[in-house]
Amino acid sequence: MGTNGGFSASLHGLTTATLATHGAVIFLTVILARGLWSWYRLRHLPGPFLAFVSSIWMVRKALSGRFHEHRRDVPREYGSLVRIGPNDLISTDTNVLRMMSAVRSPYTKGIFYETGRIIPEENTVVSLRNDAEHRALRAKMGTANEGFGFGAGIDRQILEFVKLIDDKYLSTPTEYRPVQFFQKVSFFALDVIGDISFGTAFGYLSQDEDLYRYHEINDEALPVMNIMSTMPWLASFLYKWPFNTMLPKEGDRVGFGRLMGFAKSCVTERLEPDARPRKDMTQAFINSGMTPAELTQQVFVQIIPGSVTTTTAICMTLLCLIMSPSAYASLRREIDATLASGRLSSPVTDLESRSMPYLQSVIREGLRMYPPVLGLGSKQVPRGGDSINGFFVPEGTQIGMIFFGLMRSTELWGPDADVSRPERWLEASEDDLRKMKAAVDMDFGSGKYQCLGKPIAMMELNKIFVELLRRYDFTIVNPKTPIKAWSAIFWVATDFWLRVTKRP
Ligand code: HEM
Repeated sequence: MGTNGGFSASLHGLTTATLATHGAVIFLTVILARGLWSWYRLRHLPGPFLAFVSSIWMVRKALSGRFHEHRRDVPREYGSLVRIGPNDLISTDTNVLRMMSAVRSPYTKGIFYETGRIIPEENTVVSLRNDAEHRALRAKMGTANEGFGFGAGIDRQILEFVKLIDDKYLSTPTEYRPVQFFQKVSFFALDVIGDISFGTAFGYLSQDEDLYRYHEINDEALPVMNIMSTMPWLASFLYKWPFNTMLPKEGDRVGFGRLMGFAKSCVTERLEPDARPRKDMTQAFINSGMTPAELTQQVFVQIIPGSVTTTTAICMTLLCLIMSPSAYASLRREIDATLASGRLSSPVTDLESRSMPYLQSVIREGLRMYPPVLGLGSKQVPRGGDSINGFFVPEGTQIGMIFFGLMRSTELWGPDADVSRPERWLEASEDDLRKMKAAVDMDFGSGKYQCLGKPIAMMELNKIFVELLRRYDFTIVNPKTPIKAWSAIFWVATDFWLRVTKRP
């Protein structure tokens, strides 16, 4: 018995070992075959060697927090269409980027967009890759976003924002009250989204704290999403067990899930039969015929892209201004002159801002220097493949964008592309200005995928700098490192410390 038991145990051991060896060989063969196949499919395209057989090149660069700079640099070395992964290219050619997103283009959103679902069962306008369904949903949202008059909500939150600075963060010769401006601007941007979506701000500005640890959790989640974007096939696992247990849920006490709970209760209240119609985005979505499920998801999905982007645009533009005393002085002069001529309301109207040429140049230059979206936003090559810049690109290939590379292209902007200089917009010929405006507009995407919140974002930008510069002076606290910022689809930033004083 003992001998037999030992024999069967060793036979069992042998079988297990053999199976493990066979398993490992099969696994390695599959990996090798996949590597060879992916190398072969796109072998004719230029790019860094590692990118030809694995995602390692992209993962390493994404982990560095400077993925945007690496993607800016590779086209300088390899040309405007570069291979950066086994099935991934990037393009810095504006014609190609526009062509992929054009209204009638057969290209669709790439695989990574699938992670734009908030709950596994329900698609959002971000996650929908089926173009017909995307178009139908977008039509409801687009009409709603334009029609409900969000200016009042932005004005309310601007007043809350300056009240917070006045109450808590004004320095004087005897009192030093530095403020981490990125955080406060983010509070402002979130409360704007809350206000214009539900008629009620989330309360970040009034409570002046990271309610529900939203920012802390978001800053941890974005780098993970960034890594996922380098291996888009991971998206198909995100909504399956055990990964789905980590997704935010309405019942959560902290993070995005907590804001979802807030949004859900506002939406539910508004769908009650006796609910009083209001003048906000939720109402506009209801009026445009959205189903209750669509309604909740589309309101949720705007919270992150609608706040993190405008926060970056405001802070980075302000940083560029403070670092360039002549630009700062020119903008202040323009604001003061408009005020003196009696053409400046309080808060400034969108129309008044648009008639201030230096302000418009500052806003454009800020969007150029630091595009708020740094993700790949890859689109998928349609059936039959396509011919791009003289290369055949097979169907299913993912082609990403790099707005940062586009906005820092010396070909497009000249040798001082890396310098913030609002004057370039005033000096340009009419023809060049048209091209420059079209290029910076790419920050919002284009065509059938263009940002639905662009009018809201532009109105925030049109108002905020006037309201800040008419009231305050700003000094950088740490001139050597004025801000700590790294890229993870969007910018993640901390330590933008400013000393704010009241203007005489
Ligand atoms: C400066 C601020 C902003 C910038 C630079 C920006 C940029 C972008 C970009 C690049 C896209 C993706 C385009 C693509 O997939 O090709 C996008 C999509 C989107 N954005 Fe924005 N965005 C900003 C502000 C906002 C705001 C304030 C909201 C909402 C209140 C918003 C809502 C959306 C939505 C819903 C989409 C998805 C559109 C679709 O897939 O059809 N964004 N945005």
